[in-house]
Amino acid sequence: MQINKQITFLGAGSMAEAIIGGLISQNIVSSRSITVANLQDQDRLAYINETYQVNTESNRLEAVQSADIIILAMKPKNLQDAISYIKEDVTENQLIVSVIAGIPTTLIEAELITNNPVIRTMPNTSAKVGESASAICLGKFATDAHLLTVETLFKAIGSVSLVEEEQMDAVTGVAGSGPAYFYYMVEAMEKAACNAGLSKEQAHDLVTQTIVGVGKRLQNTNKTPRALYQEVMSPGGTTEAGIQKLAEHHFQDAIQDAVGNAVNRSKELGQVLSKN
Ligand SMILES: NC(=O)C1=CN([C@@H]2O[C@H](COP(=O)(O)OP(=O)(O)OC[C@H]3O[C@@H](n4cnc5c(N)ncnc54)[C@H](O)[C@@H]3O)[C@@H](O)[C@H]2O)C=CC1
Ligand SMILES: O=C(O)[C@@H]1CCC=N1
Repeated sequence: MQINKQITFLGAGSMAEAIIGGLISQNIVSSRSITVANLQDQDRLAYINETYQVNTESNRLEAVQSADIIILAMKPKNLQDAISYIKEDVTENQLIVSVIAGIPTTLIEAELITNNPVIRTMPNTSAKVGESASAICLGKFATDAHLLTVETLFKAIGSVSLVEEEQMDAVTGVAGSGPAYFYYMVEAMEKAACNAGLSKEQAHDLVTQTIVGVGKRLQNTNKTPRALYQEVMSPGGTTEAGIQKLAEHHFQDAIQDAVGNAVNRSKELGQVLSKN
């Protein structure tokens, strides 16, 4: 299903690019219906225009006026300036979609002059290959029709879970930041593979296919993660030797701490801006 709406991205960074890449490759919107504006980096806009054939606009007000849907894709610290610059030109029928970590819908609603429908989302950069694990929640003026539109857009770039707004910080720490934890681990696996005698290319191919296989297996079984790693482990074998080291380094505690810290940071981001 194609979405026949004009979509403006305010912000042309990694997340905007990942979503644009996903939407275009899945053919859910035509490149002509997407406009991208940022704060000042013209080279970045030129790159986005060349790579995805979408419209780019150096005038943020023009970009906003032509939009049915405005996607806020700047950093949390830039949100208030971004809205204050455009708010006189925003009309009540425009749907505001935020991908910004930590920022509650109430804060966005309060910054606007009009009672716009606001939908808060948390995608991740796997959007670029249609595999984001996204979550969405609704602001107080958003209707089921708005939900349907945003669900359709985000389903084109992966899975979509509808969550309560109170759960968004947890989603952010787990799934928004999540790809980085896995990339971090892949980096370590590749280093270890090279140290053990494989070439960089061999290491990359083997580790990548291993993580793809793990993802697919998790999607296709009811077994718990524990049952799955026990399946790999023979008594006295290589996996047991490896897992023993992970346990010695408190690997699971480290992961739980990492996610907890990210969740707390998401909460803080919202609180800092709410106090301004
Ligand atoms: N990178 C990621 O993996 C994810 C990021 N997010 C959220 O997406 C948002 C953007 O993150 P990134 O793309 O990583 O950041 P980025 O730094 O790569 O891009 C930010 C963009 O916002 C633009 N910008 C700044 N102020 C602006 C303004 N007033 N008006 C219009 N554009 C403005 C900048 O010019 C830049 O193009 C953040 O709020 C982040 O929390 C959400 C999920 C995942
Ligand atoms: O690091 C960040 O703040 C953003 C939000 C989720 C992923 N990246």
